[in-house]
Amino acid sequence: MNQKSIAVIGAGKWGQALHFALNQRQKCFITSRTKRDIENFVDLKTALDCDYLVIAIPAQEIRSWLKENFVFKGQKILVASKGIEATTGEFLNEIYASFVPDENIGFISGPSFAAEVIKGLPCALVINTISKKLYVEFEMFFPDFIKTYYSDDVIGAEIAGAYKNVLAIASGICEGLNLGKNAQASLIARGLVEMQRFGKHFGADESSFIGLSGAGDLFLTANSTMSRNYRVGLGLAQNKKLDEILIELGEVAEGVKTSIAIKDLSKEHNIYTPIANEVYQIINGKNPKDSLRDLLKN
Ligand SMILES: NC(=O)C1=CN([C@@H]2O[C@H](COP(=O)(O)OP(=O)(O)OC[C@H]3O[C@@H](n4cnc5c(N)ncnc54)[C@H](O)[C@@H]3O)[C@@H](O)[C@H]2O)C=CC1
Ligand SMILES: O=C(CO)COP(=O)(O)O
Repeated sequence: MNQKSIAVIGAGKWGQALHFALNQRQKCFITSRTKRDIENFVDLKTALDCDYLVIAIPAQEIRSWLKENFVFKGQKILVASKGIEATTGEFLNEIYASFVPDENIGFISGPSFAAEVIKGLPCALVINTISKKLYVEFEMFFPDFIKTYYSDDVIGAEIAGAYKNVLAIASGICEGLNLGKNAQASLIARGLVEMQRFGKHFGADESSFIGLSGAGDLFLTANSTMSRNYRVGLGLAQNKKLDEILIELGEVAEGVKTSIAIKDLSKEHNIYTPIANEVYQIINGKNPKDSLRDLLKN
């Protein structure tokens, strides 16, 4: 039993599910901006004093959250967010690098709807970190119903986790337009190739894209209305306004902002990312039927 203290920061859907899981083996604290009626809820200062932190706040908020709140005191960090910063195109590990040494940080990835984790249903996840020691330390906190794997491919896991959200939007659009299962499977398969190509450009290990972090999470998210990103796609196919969709959703759909980052990065680095580019354009008003025509043509 690990006697070190651990806290989850961010009490959204994923933060609460991870807190439930990590609280099985030993006491796990949780904190958020507003006080919540959750077991072991503490204020931010108490959470930041813990030895291990699991940070589950939306990707676009991380830089400002770190600047405003974080003081490094040797804590070991597990990042649970999946996204790329839209304003800069920086990956989360690049943002965290200014605040935490690389050997103190890991990224959790893989197929994991919070709604299932919080019920204790089984799943398999990857802890991605350059430090095998850090993996072993975090692994000990996870309950029996979560199988953890080790990978040192931080950038691969990060890109896969972020990119699949954009592809889930595309898949939701496909479903919403009633294009059929053939089209959807083709889109998801080509999406997997696309995100692997993108990842390879930034030094990711190609094999990460066919494992839990890539195909695993993509197949989950791009095939289920449990995914917020998928539901954004369904709404876009019905010609709903993005603002309206996001208000109705009431939770984060990282693929929306991540599509901006991918569009900018692929342009800057000359990477072929046709599906993500069409998602970006649909979000910005292009008719999804025109996008379909352009995807089939090019
Ligand atoms: N929900 C899921 O099944 C999974 C979510 N994730 C990822 O986890 C991250 C969080 O997602 P969810 O918890 O599901 O979203 P959510 O929308 O349910 O909750 C987000 C939480 O972040 C907090 N937050 C927002 N801005 C903040 C700020 N500036 N400072 C502090 N806290 C802030 C909100 O108060 C809220 O509690 C996302 O990157 C998501 O992609 C990853 C795996 C599974
Ligand atoms: O990342 C997730 C599951 O692994 C959750 O996906 P959504 O954010 O689309 O719901």
